[in-house]
Amino acid sequence: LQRITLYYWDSKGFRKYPGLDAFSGISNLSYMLQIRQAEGFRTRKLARAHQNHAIIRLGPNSLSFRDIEAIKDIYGHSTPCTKGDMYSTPAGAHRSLLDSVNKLEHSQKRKRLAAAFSAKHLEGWEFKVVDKCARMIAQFDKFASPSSSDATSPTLVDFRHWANLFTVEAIADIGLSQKLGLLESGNDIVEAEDEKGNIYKVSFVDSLRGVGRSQAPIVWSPYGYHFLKSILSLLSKGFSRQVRNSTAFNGIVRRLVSKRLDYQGQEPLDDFFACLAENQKGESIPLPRGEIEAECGVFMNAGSDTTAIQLTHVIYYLLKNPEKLQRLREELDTHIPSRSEIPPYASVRTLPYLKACLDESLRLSPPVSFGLQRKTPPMGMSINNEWIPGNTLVSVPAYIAHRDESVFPNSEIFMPERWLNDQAKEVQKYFIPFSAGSRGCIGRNITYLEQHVLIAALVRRFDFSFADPNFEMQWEERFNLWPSAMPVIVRHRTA
Ligand code: HEM
Repeated sequence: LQRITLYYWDSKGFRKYPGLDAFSGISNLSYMLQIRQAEGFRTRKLARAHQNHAIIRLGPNSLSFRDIEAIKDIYGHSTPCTKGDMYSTPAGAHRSLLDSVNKLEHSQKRKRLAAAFSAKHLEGWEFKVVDKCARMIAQFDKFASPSSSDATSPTLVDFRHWANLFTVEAIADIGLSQKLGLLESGNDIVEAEDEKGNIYKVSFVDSLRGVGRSQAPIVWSPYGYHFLKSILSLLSKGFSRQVRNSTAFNGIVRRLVSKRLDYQGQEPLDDFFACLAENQKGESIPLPRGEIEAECGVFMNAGSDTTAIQLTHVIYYLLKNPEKLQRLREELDTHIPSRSEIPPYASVRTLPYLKACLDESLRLSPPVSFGLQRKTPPMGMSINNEWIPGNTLVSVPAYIAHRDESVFPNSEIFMPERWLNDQAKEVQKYFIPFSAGSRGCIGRNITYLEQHVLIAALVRRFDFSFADPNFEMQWEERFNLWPSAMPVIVRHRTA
């Protein structure tokens, strides 16, 4: 009754905005339930609703914006907005770079970590990425052998699975100098450690997905979050399994940090962990163990899942568009002398069509598609010429911004060429797969390194085809947009 009264009281004047559904103005619950009602892809449903309305009410205090001019106001470098409640609600006692909401705390963390993500480190870490490419290619060579690929029942390779193994291995090495052996074993079983120091084994991907599956449905209710988590764990076996998986993810990170702290080798290790523990003068930075685990947790999560999604999408869109694949091959054949080579990053980072294919895939299916929540300052602010009162949750989903026909014509079509024309520079400010401003992705140099080198090496060497010629991607959206498994047949290129 109180909520209905507040709805009609309408102190912020939000009743004029249409809701995503009939109950959006009354309760956050209705947006939470959309996760079931929107065929697993809530932002796609929101995109349909935005076709007729520029601003949509997601909850009593939450607005989604369609117009791309709102990006600068909400996410730009000089925005007065802070991150919204969905970041602080599930966070533990120690904040990571990603979930720190306080601007001062964030800028101090970001300054400290910026060195780790600098170009200097990137060059030093390239060999770690090349090593993972070589090991993945060695496995794909086996799948492509005549006995595996030309038989009447060829070996089916789930590309998404291998993309996950690749990025987890790469980030564990870049982050904590750990070799997990996943690309050799072909599975994602890793060690985890509980709070008492007991070691057990779990699936990395299931654990990571447990974080998204247990948090994303309920995080929109800042006050009810912990209550809902407890009650759903009691009522739903599926939900309580996801909570256990998410606990296992913390266990994986704890184990990786323990092993890294135990390292007694002669050589100092060059990884993200070392940058976290020492400043540029080599003096050690005393951080609480909880904070180290929080930072490494984000690194292992944001640093692996998003890139695996993107690698899968790139191969998907290339296979769906054979003429684009052909054009990419021609570029790669000209610049990479041998099919067996893993190209140095310096030789592929400037290839325009390769970069255009990567960016076009990020545009069409951004791995983080939903509207990243920001909160307006207490005194309110103007967003795209609309006055929005203080402490309102606001967002522009990348999935929707990237479908703005005025800057991305024929937006549903995979068209890498759009990134090669004269307007490409101008539309960059509306291209937000990594978000924008001071809270934008700090790992974009690392992911572009991985994407360029792996996609160039794979496309140069192999022929992929869908196991089912009519294959269509399905998605499950939580925080990230997870593609379905993608079974392919791998052959060595003959042409
Ligand atoms: C295709 C790959 C990637 C995509 C699409 C992506 C996307 C994003 C987005 C949209 C954000 C903003 C999140 C928010 O505001 O809630 C973000 C932040 C972040 N990303 Fe990435 N990311 C990618 C790869 C990586 C990698 C490889 C790393 C680490 C190695 C990484 C580490 C981070 C961190 C630490 C933040 C928080 C930055 C801050 O708040 O200052 N990301 N990323």
